[in-house]
Amino acid sequence: MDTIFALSSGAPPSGVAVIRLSGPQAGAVIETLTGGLPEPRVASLRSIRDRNGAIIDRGLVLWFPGPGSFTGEDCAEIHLHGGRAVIDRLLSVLSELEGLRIAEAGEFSRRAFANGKFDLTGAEGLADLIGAETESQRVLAMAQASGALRQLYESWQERLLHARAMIEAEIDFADEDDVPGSVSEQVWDDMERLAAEMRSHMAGAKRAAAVREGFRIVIIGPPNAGKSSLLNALAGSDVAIVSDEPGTTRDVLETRLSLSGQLVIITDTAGIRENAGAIEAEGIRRALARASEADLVLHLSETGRWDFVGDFGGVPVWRVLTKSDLGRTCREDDVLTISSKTEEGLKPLFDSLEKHLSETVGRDVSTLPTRQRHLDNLRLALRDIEAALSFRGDGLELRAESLRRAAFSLGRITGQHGVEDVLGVIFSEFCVGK
Ligand SMILES: Nc1nc2c(c(=O)[nH]1)N(C=O)[C@@H](CNc1ccc(C(=O)N[C@@H](CCC(=O)O)C(=O)O)cc1)CN2
Ligand SMILES: Nc1nc2c(ncn2[C@@H]2O[C@H](COP(=O)(O)OP(=O)(O)OP(=O)(O)O)[C@@H](O)[C@H]2O)c(=O)[nH]1
Ligand SMILES: [Mg+2]
Repeated sequence: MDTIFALSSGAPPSGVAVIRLSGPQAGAVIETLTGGLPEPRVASLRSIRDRNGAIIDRGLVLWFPGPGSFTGEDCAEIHLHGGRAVIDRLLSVLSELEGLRIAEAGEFSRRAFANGKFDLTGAEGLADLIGAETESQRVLAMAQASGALRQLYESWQERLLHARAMIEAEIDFADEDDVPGSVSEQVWDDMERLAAEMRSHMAGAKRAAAVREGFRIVIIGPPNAGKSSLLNALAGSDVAIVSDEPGTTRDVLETRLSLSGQLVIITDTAGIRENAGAIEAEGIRRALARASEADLVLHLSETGRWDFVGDFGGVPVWRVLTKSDLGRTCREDDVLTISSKTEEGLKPLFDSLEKHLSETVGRDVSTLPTRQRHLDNLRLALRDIEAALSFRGDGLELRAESLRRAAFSLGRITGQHGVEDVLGVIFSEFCVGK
């Protein structure tokens, strides 16, 4: 097994740089560079020297003997000054040592997973935590990194295992007095409940996507309605070109912002009108396509007429009357009235957006399926549970087999296909053979 090393802190220069090592040589490397091993898990100030004894830097050294380390292997860290030349010198000294090589992306975490430090969903959570840009992304990632999904899926696996144990008991030991007859009937109620829980968990995928990839708001409306002006007002900077010439915006333009800790992606689009030229028509086509993929459409109008509305496949559409400073009003009560010029109505718009976000994405974003592979396997598992439920009456072996497959699919999400000990569960629940 190679000993791997990498710069674990951010791009230099930085105040301090952390170089991390993992593998069988980690301890020997620290001895070579610093003249000995410090007390485990305690930061110690040392001179770090190259092979000729020349000091590279003075820094903090940490020694984490395996298996009680992040990767489960012997690990060490060297905290140096974060200058480019300091880091480069240490990295080149390390790469010249026997058995050492620079780590591949994610390799520390891969080794930690291989050593059972966390499951696959935990590894995904760590990746999300490092990528998190908003508070809600952090909360979701932190929960997943801490094992929220693992616990959920493992609790479902246990219920499936128990159900199978009950069924196996009925099949194998029905004639013995210790096992009540038709005990498996009790499990189908729980399997119905489990299927319902799985369906509702899977329905959270859209919320997870809104948290991880951003809640998508698309601004549409006729030319000159003030779409780009609103984008700029929401972004707080001149992202889009604004002019009194209709047809100014021809392409889609995105800006990302954080609204109550939630990533929101706002898209400005080309003004929608009939008889547009070829370039504008393509812009309009893109505008409508974006709107149909949105989580929310803001349909702007300066006249109080909202023509050209499509139904964007169930995407909610809010009507917004613009340029309120010009004096036009609208009687309809489900219309928001704004002026990007005087900023009138922008605060209520923000408030409505925040309220909508908390209602649709929600505040509790701790346990959501965050990956397509979660959904794919959940779908397979649910299909098998539904199949087991629908066999009704006959075919106990078949029904048990469907539940086994469902548990297997869940095990693929956490990355442990585990061979379950069905008999062990039976013996722990009944006194068979006593
Ligand atoms: N300097 C430094 N800071 C860091 C990390 C690191 O590796 N180095 N981390 C890196 O991600 C995070 C902390 N995560 C860590 C997770 C587990 C262990 C660890 O040694 N686990 C052992 C023992 C745990 C214990 O003592 O309770 C284990 O799991 O067996 C270390 C760091 C964030 N901050
Ligand atoms: N008085 C007033 N003028 C506004 C307001 N919002 C935008 N305008 C003006 O309306 C004109 C069109 O604004 P844009 O934001 O470029 O409109 P648009 O909908 O993006 O237009 P296209 O990109 O051409 O489709 C510009 O001259 C803006 O200055 C407003 O709230 N009040
Ligand atoms: Mg525009």
